Amino acid sequence: MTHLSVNLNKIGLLRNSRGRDYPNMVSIARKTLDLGAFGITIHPRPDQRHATYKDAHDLKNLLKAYPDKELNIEGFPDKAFLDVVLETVPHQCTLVPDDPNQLTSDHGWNVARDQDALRPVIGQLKAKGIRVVLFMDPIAENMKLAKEIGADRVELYTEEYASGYHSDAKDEILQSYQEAAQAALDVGLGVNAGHDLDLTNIAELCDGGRITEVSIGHALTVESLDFGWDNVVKMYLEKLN
Ligand SMILES: CC(=O)[C@@H](O)[C@H](O)COP(=O)(O)O
Ligand SMILES: NCC(=O)COP(=O)(O)O
Repeated sequence: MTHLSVNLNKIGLLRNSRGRDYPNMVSIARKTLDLGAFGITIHPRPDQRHATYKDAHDLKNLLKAYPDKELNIEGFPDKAFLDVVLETVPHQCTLVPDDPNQLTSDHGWNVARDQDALRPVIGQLKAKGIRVVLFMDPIAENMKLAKEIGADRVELYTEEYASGYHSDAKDEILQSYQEAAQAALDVGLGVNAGHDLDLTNIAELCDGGRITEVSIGHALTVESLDFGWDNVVKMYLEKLN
């Protein structure tokens, strides 16, 4: 079984578009957890275009009522981000190598180049009892160093999988993810996955039991326009259990 963590970035985007607290992030998160989702993910970016640092505090407070569920905060480890993570102490923090002005996340860490910067950050987070995840491209050779610099898990960046899902290269791409996941497991890392996953492509990626958690937001929100939020969350849970 693979855990579902629902990313609420797009709820934040909708809310912020009118400058009012509607939709309310905590209400959607509560409903999502009550539907059976394992966790909630947000990715507060420096411009707070969608998820905000306040959301992190509000969601941490909500999760206190759900001892078996988790909050995952994703983002680039600049000072503001680290301050909010160290203040809120989520169950999991996924470090993502995004520039402030990126439209969305589009690459994983270059751990060989970035290891000196990452080591102390990882140490700070783990000292607070936070599980640390590195957002990584599906490159098997990089997993050993990710473990050596202190990561607990990697999150495989799945855009290439999603964009190639209907192509002739699908099977080859899927195999590269399976190999990267196995390489991570072989060195003692847990494996998460995320980005552009949807109801169509999720099952094959998670087949085989290597992936502990997926975080899904954009497609889930769009699919909800057709099927309704409650139904879509249940549909993901059925595919993942
Ligand atoms: C790290 C990742 O791939 C996504 O979780 C990311 O949070 C998407 O960010 P946007 O919702 O800003 O596109
Ligand atoms: N880490 C992936 C995530 O949280 C959501 O990505 P997406 O489903 O919005 O592409």
